[in-house]
Amino acid sequence: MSSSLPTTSHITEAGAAAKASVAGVAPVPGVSKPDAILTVDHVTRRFGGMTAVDVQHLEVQRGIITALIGPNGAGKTTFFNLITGFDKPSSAPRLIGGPKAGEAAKSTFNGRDVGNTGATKVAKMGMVRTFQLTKALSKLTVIENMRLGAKDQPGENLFVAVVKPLWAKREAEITAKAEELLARFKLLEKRDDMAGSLSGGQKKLLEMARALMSDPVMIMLDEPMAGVNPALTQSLLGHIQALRDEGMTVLFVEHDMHMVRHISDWVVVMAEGKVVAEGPSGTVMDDPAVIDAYLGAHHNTDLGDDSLLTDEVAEELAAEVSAEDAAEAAGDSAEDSVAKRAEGKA
Ligand SMILES: Nc1ncnc2c1ncn2[C@@H]1O[C@H](COP(=O)(O)OP(=O)(O)OP(=O)(O)O)[C@@H](O)[C@H]1O
Repeated sequence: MSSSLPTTSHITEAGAAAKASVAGVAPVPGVSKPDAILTVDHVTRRFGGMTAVDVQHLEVQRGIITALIGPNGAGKTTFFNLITGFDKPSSAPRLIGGPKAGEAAKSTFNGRDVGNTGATKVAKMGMVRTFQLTKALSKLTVIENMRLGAKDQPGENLFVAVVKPLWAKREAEITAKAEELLARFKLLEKRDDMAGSLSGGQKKLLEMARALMSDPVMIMLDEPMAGVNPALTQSLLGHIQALRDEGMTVLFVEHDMHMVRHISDWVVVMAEGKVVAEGPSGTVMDDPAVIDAYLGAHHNTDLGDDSLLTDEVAEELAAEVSAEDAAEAAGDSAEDSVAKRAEGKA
């Protein structure tokens, strides 16, 4: 996939400005940003005795593309759920028996407290996340999916809902906006198709287009590259960069390290629930501690740059491969001799 990505010489003016906005920020976990749109403090989430998330302080810079990476089980999705109001921190303030003063979870988005805010309200405040097309949504048409993403639906307001000219006008506005976005994402000709019939990449585009129906200030993408074939990769990357270039803040979780390297202005690394590193992609992804966090768990994980395969790692991998080959060959020769013996008997 790396070969299909353009070089950074295609960087836009807005892209350069985004990178410049964090150029002087030290690559230190929890570092302050010059213009944070999201600030998170003391957010922990436990499941039974296991701590899935323990983020003491994190700031997300406004108007840039930030990637949230980490090995499987690092707590990325749980953290996404916590900041978008889909889950509640174990450290949320409580009237009785809550955390000590100064240790309770606190999140601020665009200058407003969102710590105890439900998902719908968080979305209305402008922080919207994409959702995978569930079975139910797959059975709706593309345009129906888009309409679901709109805020201020006619039915939400009793007065508008019962006065036909008002809801009819609102419905027409929603449809017009949906069609405009579908055209932008090259999905207009799929308008009346079942969402489930789209290709993997088109589904990702639809998820993104649907999230834009509510005019977000910040968009959170959950694995935008998962299941996308190379033909649509470039288009998806272009759309994500365009959102940033229009002034939106983008935060995304992704396992595809080539994409992370290529598109991110800033990278945050989680491991075992904590933020263990953050900084510009080049700096962070070449950091031995980050490589360890991945390679410790998955020796075949590619951080998007083959040069990261140091001699030591390469030797270790080669040793593993030759041990596997030897075991396989031993198995083969055992099978061969069984077969030969069987043949001999026959
Ligand atoms: N509802 C739950 N109940 C119990 N444990 C959970 C629950 N949700 C997540 N976990 C656990 O919390 C830890 C963090 O999971 P999470 O899905 O947030 O990690 P992740 O970094 O998103 O992983 P992946 O990259 O594989 O999606 C894992 O050990 C997971 O098993």
